[in-house]
Amino acid sequence: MSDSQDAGRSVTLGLMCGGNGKVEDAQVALDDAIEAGYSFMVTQLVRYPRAGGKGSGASSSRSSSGGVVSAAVPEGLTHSDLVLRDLQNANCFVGIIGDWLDLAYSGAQVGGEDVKHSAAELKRELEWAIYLGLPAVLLNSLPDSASALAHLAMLTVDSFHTIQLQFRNLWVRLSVDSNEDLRKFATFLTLAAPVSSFVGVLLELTPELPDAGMLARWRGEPVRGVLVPTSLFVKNKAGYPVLLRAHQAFVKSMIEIGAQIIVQTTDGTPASEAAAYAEYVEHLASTMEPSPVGGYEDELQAPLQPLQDNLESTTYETFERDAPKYKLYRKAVRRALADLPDNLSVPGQEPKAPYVVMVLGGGRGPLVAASLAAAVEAGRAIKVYCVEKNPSALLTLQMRAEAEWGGLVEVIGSDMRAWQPTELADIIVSELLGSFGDNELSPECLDGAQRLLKPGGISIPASYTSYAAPISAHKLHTELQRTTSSSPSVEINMQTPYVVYFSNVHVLDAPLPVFTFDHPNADIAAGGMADNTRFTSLSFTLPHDATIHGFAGYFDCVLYKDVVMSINPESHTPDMYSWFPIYFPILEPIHGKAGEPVELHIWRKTTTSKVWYEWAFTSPVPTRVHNPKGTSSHIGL
Ligand SMILES: C[S@@+](CC[C@H](N)C(=O)[O-])C[C@H]1O[C@@H](n2cnc3c(N)ncnc32)[C@H](O)[C@@H]1O
Repeated sequence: MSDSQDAGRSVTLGLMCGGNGKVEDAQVALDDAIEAGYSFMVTQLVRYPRAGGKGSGASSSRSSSGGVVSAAVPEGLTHSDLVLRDLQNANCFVGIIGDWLDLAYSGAQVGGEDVKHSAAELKRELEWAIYLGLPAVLLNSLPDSASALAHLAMLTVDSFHTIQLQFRNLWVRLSVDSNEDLRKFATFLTLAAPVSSFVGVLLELTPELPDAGMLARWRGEPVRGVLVPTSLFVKNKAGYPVLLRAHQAFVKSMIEIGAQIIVQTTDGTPASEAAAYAEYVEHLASTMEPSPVGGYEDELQAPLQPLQDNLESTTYETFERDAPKYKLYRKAVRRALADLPDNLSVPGQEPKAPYVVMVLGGGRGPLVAASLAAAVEAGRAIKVYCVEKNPSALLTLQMRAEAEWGGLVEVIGSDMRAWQPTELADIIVSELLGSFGDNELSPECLDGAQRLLKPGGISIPASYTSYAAPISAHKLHTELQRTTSSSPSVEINMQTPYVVYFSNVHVLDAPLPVFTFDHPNADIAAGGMADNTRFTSLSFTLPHDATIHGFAGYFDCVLYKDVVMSINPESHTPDMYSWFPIYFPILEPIHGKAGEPVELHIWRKTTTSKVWYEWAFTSPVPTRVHNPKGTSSHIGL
C-alpha cells in the first residue's frame, strides 16, 4: 500500500469501480488502479446474484449483473462464480459480500430453507475471502428489522467463530446522512459484541452533507473507509476534479482519525481514468496539519505513577520540552514573590533574609530553574530547597546545583512527606499532577508536605479540579477487549483508566467539574486531618442518540491567583502537551436517546496504602459500579 509522501497527513486510497465494484478481471483492474495512484480495490467477491436478494437492501445497481436470477440456491461456489481468485496481491482487495444473500429474512421465513442457504452462503463467501487472504470484506447494507439484524449478527458471530477469528475486518456500508443507519449499526454492534472489534464502517458521502452535529457523531464510530463517489467532485478552473468545501472538511476530519478514502467511479469508468481523483485526495491530505503526537493518536497508555515508580530520564526530558507549562510556573512564582515585601539587600544596610522556596518533586530541575528566573524578574532574593525521592534524578539535580545554580539551591534526597527541614518555606512549588488532576496523588503528597510551609505561606499550585464528560469511543473500547500478556483480563482492562490522545473519539457533552483540591489544605491548617476521599454525581444531556463507552477526564489548575493551566478542552492552555486526557471505560457500552440525561457517579477512595476511583452510570442505563475496592486499578501511596 502506498501512502502519500508529501508533508501533512498520509492517506491510503482505495478504488471501487461503479455502484457494485464490479470488474471483469480483478488482477488487470488492480494493476490499472495502482497505476492510477490507488493502493487497493473494493470489488465483488462473487460474480452475480444467486437467489433473489430479497430484503437485504440490495438494489439493482448494487447487486445485479444482469439477467434473470434463479430462485434456487446452488450448493456451493463454482469457479465461474468467482470474481476474486488466485490473487497475487490479495491484501489489495476488499471483497463485497453478495447482496443477494438473504441475510435479512423476514419473520415469515423463520426456519425456512432460504435462511439456511443464506447462512451457508455467507460462510462460504467468508471462507473464500479468508482462503484468498483478503484484509476485509464489505457488507453493503444492514437490514431494517430488529429480527433481521439479530439474524445477521448471529450469522456474523457464528461465521467468525467457525473460522476461528482469522478474519480481521468486516466493513459495513453506511450513509453519512442516515440517523437510521447509525441506529442500526449501534444495534448490530451490540448484538455482534463478541466480534465487534472486527467491525468497521465504510461511510458513504452524499451530495448534501448533514449538519455539523450529525457529522461529529461519526468521529466516535469505527470509520475505516470513506466512500467518495466521483459524482461529488466538481471541476476547478484548470479542469481538475475537486471537492466542495464542506466535503473537503469532512474528508479531512476522517483522514485525521485514520480512515482510508475510497473513490467510487460511475458505472463503466475504468480504473485507468481515476488518477485525477487520487491526486486530488493526496493533495488534500498533504495540506493538513501533521499529527501533533506523531501517530500516538488513540494509543492507550497506563498512567504514570511517579510516587510509586521512579521516572526515566527520557520521561523528564519530554516534560521539559513543554515550554508553555514552565512559562506558567515561572509567571506564578514571579507573581507570588512580587506579592511579598522587597527583600533585596542594600549595600551598607543590614542584609535581609532570602525567601525560602521549596521545590517538591524537583525531577531534573526545571521548576528550580523557573523559580530562580522568576526571583530575578520579581527582584526578590530566594534560597531554594529541591526535594526529590528519585535517586537517579537526584544526581542530575546535584550536578546542576553545583554547575548552574551558584550555591542558591540545596538538593534533598527524600520523600517530601518524611523530610525534616531546618527552616520553613515561604513558598512551596510542585507539579505532581496527572491527566485527572489528583490521580498522581498530589493531594496526599502535598498534605504530607504542608508542615514544611510557614503559616500563611503560599502553595503553587493553589488548587486543581478534575473534569469529566461522557464519550463515544468504539475504537478505544474494542482495543481493551484485546488481551495481551501485560493485560490478560478484559474485566480488569475495562475497569482501569488510560491516558490517551483522543482522535477517533466523540465527546458527547461539555466536561463538568468533578473533584477540587486546595493547598494548603484548610483542615490540616486548622489542626485536623485531611480527608481526600470524594464523591460526586454529574448530569449531562445527550445531544443525539449515542453509544457511551465511558468518560473522558481532564483537569485545570490554579497555580497562583489568575495564573491557570488547563487541559480541559473548553479552556486548554495553548500548545501545552504534557498531559493527554484520561479515559475511564465501562464494561458494556450503553445507549441513550437524544435529550436523555446521562448520570455519572465518581468516587475517590483511599486507604493508607492506595488510592483509587470507582465509577458508575445510572442513566440512560444503569451500569455496575466499576473497580470496586480498587481491585482492577489503583495508585500506590
Ligand atoms: C511529574 S514529575 C515533575 C518533575 C519536575 N518538577 C518537572 O516538572 O519536570 C514529579 C516528580 O516528583 C517526584 N515525587 C513524587 N512524589 C514524591 C514525594 N512524595 N517525595 C519526593 N518526590 C516525589 C517524582 O519522583 C518526580 O520526579
